[in-house]
Amino acid sequence: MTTDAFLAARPRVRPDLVLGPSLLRGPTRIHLLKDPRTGRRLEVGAKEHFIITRLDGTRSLEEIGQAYSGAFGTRLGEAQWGQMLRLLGTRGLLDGGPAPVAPTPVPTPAEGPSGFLSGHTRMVADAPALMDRLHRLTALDRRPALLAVLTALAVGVLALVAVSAGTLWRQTVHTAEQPVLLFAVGCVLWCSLALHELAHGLFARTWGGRVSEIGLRWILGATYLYCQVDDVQFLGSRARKVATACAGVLANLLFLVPFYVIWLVLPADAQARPAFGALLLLGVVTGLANLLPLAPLDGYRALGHALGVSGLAEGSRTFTALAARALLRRGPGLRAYPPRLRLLYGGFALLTAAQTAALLALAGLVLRHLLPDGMALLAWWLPTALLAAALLLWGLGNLGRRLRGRRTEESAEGRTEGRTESRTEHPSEDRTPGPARSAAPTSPSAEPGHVTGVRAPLDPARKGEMNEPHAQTGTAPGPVATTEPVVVLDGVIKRYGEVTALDGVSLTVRRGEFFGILGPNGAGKTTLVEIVEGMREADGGTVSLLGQSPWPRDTALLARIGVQTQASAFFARLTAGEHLRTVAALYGTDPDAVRIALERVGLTEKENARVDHLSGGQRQRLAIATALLHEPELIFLDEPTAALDPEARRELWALLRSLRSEGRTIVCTTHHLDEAEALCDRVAIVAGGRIIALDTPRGLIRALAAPARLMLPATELTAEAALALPGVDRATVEGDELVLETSAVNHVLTALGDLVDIESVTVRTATLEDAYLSLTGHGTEHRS
Ligand SMILES: Nc1ncnc2c1ncn2[C@@H]1O[C@H](COP(=O)(O)OP(=O)(O)OP(=O)(O)O)[C@@H](O)[C@H]1O
Repeated sequence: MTTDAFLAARPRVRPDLVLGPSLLRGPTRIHLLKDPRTGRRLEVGAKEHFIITRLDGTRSLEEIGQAYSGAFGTRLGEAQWGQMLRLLGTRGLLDGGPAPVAPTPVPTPAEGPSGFLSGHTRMVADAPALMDRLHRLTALDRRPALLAVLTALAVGVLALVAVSAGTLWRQTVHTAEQPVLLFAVGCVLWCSLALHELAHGLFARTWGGRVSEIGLRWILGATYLYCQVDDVQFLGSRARKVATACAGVLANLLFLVPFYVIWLVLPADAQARPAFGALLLLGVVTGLANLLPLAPLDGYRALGHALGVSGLAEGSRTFTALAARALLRRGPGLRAYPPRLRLLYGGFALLTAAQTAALLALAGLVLRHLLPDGMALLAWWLPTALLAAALLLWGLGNLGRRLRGRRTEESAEGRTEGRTESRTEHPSEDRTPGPARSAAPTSPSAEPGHVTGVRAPLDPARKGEMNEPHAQTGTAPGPVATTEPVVVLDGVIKRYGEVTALDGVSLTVRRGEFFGILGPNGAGKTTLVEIVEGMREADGGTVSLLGQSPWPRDTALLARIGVQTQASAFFARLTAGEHLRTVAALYGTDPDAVRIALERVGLTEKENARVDHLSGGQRQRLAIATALLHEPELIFLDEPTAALDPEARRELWALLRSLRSEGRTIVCTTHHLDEAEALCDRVAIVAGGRIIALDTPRGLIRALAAPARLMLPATELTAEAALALPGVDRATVEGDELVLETSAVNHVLTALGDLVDIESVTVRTATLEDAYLSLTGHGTEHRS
């Protein structure tokens, strides 16, 4: 197809795709998208959103491209269009394309395995059906009057309780002196939690949301019911989302209505009256407390929906940490945050601090009234001490994770040594049994086979919220305009004692890119990649991997990346199929993934061959199949063609190109410059811990501005005669060859055609290797 015909095409995305709202996450704006056929939810950046919303079958690619360049100042070339359409096509999002494949069902996201201390259990076999029935019964969307009456009743209870607050407080104090009675009140209030959760689900269902699970959670002896709602962000207006977040409190207040009536009709001296009074006061207080804008309460969710922000608390934490580092003159500062966002995230941090202080003071006040006078000091300090203990536990938990991470780092160092050896020996020694770096542990929140159209999938998380990864840092324009940043490094520093391995490295890798990292031995490539993979902690700067910080290690994040290492990580005495099935079991991946991975790398016939009987090229393919098993969004390749013969290298290149054309993002370190030139969209050249050049291979070669070299037998022409030709800059005799240097190859070739046998002329233009050698100072001249 010609370029004109291609650009005249008018493809369209499937009309049934549901476009969700645009949300702020950290300093970045994201757009949500849902595929109703698979239930997959996607997250796209502003540029993808711009294109997807215009791919409606009425506009040509040319027209959309023009609008795009007007909006973003970047032209979309045929290659970028091809990539974008392939991405959409392979995810089944284009109209008339192949049917989308539903993701492999995975366990409830964001839930760890259940144990004695913490866990969860499903309590309703078919939660969506139950919610459908409730929805039909209540039909809140068709009965606004019913909603108004319920709201009025709830407000009425609130007002009446406020009016009788003094009496209710005295009755609560009286009840608190009788632990059994207080426990009974607590039990009744606990039951109202079920209504609270069902109300969230019912409101969401009313506006098209889906309740996927109803169950019971427990943590350290405390139990509570939950109702997991998916798709809250797709409920339409912000008002609906806010109403869904507040519905639980509405149910809490309505639950109190009959108890208020009983309390009202009971004689003043009835023995049970104080207990009902306590129930009313505590019910209202706990209900209203839930509306505080403090994570993870309902009020916090409502505020996030009202402001159109995803992960407000997380964004605020990141912002505060960045601000603190900026004060110490460390880190990238707050460049990415315009004043409005500084106000938002800074304001929320202050609000959280103020609320925490106020709640501590209030708790102290209440305890002061409840405890005897001799315990006044304890009353004031107990809440603060409890909070400090909770924070300490949290901190210790984090420390534990860090220490575990460090242990992983140490074992990574061990593997690094093994890897260095395997570069010089044979890359397939069975040194370490186990999948090592390429085997991220199974995570229930991982979504194997759930690679999204253009960006990470969203995990339906607790209580109807979607996964809210950390904020991403800014985007820089690159050659692949249709992609979003998946790896962002900003001023990353890493020292090993006196050695500064990375000295302020900043770069961005975008989705769908084949990104090469080149550099001489000891340049810092391995350190750089391991920091991005979350195997090492940077000493300075920020790192974002798929929108999140890779350190401390996060198993859910690990499941989204694939790492191909040198082949030292194989179960060598197993067959290729057994090895892959073992790794697939570790990931919790569908066993079918093994067949697919073998097919993809062309090793189907070697499924039953022992790993240690495979050739070098086959083992490299197996390493790639291992990295692909769980359908990662981002693949790290470490010298994928090391120690392969030229034919095996070319075969592997074809495989890598096919991975690239599937829209996968690939980060590849290599010492083979021809490989980088043939495969990479962009390459970063690292030397002395710094990025000394970052561009497309062509761009680097162009920047070198090296002349082309034409070589012909010296017997054909003299150097003087050659120099007289138009366009020849230099002519030298090297051995039995005459070498001409020129920037006008075609002119010189035409002129030469009249003088010599043109078949005897060899042309050599500059290569990436020339640019590399020139940049790294290992060669200042254009070599032949
Ligand atoms: N664990 C470590 N302890 C001390 N120094 C280290 C460690 N790992 C790397 N270094 C040093 O940091 C620098 C960068 O090393 P790194 O392995 O990242 O470079 P590289 O570009 O990957 O090298 P190669 O191409 O040889 O693998 C080197 O000077 C190296 O000696």
